Amino acid sequence: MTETTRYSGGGLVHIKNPHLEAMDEDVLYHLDLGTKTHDLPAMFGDVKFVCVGGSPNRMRAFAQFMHKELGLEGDGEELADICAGTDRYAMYRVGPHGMGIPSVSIMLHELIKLLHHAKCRDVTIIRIGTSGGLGVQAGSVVITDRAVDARFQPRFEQVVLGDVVVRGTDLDGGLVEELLACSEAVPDFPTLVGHTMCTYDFYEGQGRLDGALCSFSNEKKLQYLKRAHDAGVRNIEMESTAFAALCGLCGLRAAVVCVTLLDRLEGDQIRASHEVLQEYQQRPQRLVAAFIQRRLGLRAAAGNTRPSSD
Ligand SMILES: O=P(O)(O)O[C@H]1O[C@H](CO)[C@@H](O)[C@H]1O
Ligand SMILES: O=c1cc[nH]c(=O)[nH]1
Repeated sequence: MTETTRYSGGGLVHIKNPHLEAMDEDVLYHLDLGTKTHDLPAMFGDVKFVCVGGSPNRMRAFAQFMHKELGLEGDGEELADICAGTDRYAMYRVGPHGMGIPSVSIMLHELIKLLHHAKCRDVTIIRIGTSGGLGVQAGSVVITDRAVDARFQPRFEQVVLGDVVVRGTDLDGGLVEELLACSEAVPDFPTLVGHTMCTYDFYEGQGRLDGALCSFSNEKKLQYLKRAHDAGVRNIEMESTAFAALCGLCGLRAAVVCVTLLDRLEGDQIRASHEVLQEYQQRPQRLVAAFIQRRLGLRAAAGNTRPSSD
């Protein structure tokens, strides 16, 4: 049976683990935070938006960009890493999640418990990342309407106690529409809605011919990518199914917004210059900044500025 998304009453984060209640302390090991050592409601109780992405530098740049876009005091240079006691993740009220499902999954377990312990309500969580495009111009931003696995199914499979547990990967449809509406505020790049394929690997798992191992021909690769495109896939990355499943089951409204670094129907290697890639990486950040500003009533439909590069 597939477990699917359920938004809980009162907008609270919904923890589905009966063992947690019996624990007198919860140590969020990878975040270097805990319920006895930190006053989590005081530190995080007012959080409404959580943005996560792959690299610490990119997320620090995004935190500084948001600081400016929200008109907060100071220049944002002094923003401290809340998780400075560990080098696994970093957090500036936005944070990196590393690469791939195992990394994002560990981070989300602890982040979701953190939001629960902090008694946060009505939280929206957005993954802002990079991806390989499928039949779309490089630099396009894809808002995911459905996260699918490498067989194009909207499911996240995990082996739990030796059995395969299947979880649904529904994302919030209203959030997709809201984000798309915000794309008018950042008109200098294409933004589209499509399915996102999540794989366990960057190379063979995404049909690349340029890994250390390759077990298929160019023809087979293109047949697979074309089948994915026919199934509605417009980009490929490595976290979205786990992200959608965990957030959805815990009652968080979640979205995935990724820029495409290349068109995989045209090649495997990412050859754009450092400057071009830096600018591409800022595109999802600019769209999400426009969304948060609009949600907070800080902007109508005007364009925003650019985050500094990482
Ligand atoms: O740019 P980020 O968010 O890291 O996401 C993408 O980039 C990494 C691969 O280069 C994978 O984590 C993939 O999902
Ligand atoms: O092709 C790509 C580019 C970025 N991230 C991915 O997972 N795949």
